[in-house]
Amino acid sequence: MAFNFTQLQQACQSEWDAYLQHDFVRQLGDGTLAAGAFRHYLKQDYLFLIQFARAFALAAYKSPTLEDLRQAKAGLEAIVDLELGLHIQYCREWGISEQELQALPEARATMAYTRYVLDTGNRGDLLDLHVALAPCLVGYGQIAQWLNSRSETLRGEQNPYDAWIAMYESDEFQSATAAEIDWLNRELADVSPRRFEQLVRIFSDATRLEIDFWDMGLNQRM
Ligand SMILES: Cc1ncc(C[n+]2csc(CCO)c2C)c(N)n1
Repeated sequence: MAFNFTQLQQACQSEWDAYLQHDFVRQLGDGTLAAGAFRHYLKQDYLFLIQFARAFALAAYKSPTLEDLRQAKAGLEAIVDLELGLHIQYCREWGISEQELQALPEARATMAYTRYVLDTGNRGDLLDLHVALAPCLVGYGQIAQWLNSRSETLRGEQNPYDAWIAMYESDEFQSATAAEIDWLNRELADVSPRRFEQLVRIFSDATRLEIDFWDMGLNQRM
């Protein structure tokens, strides 16, 4: 029996919907999110991205083929050479300096999520690691699509969070999401039902940790 990403998502549908349709996301879409909550999220996301870069380095270490190694290297490079720089610039526009980012303590939700991903990759193989990364890589693409499908979502200058939505709806980001789904579909096609159940657990755990990350932002918790 061949499995695919849609089945993984459907096996965790209630967690997946709670992640995509979280109050943080709704409020970001209709422009009512408190600026303090967004700033808290942006600051912790800087720390998240640094740990995420380490997860791509781990993916390189866990790569069995040259193609996988190239993909992991490209992911690591994208975060370190491009996305972290863009994130620092975006934080500056929200009044958060690079010095402030460098001195930040890590919120528990950031630690829990990122270390869960790293531990899952360490104890498992490249597929376990990709499944732990999938809520992050695939979820944000779907969140942008979901926001655009809602009549409540405000686009343009009236919404202070418009640039955030624009980043994740971009063709570049949407095609990275599609490439990740393709990779997962190729790998999931060969797994046994028992292995699939293990992967469902990882996907569910990582999705619940994404929900906690939104909660952390919304409630400005450390
Ligand atoms: C908590 C949290 N979850 C997911 C993302 C989205 N994201 C982070 S890195 C990356 C891949 C880019 O190479 C993506 C899509 C985020 N920013 N913060």
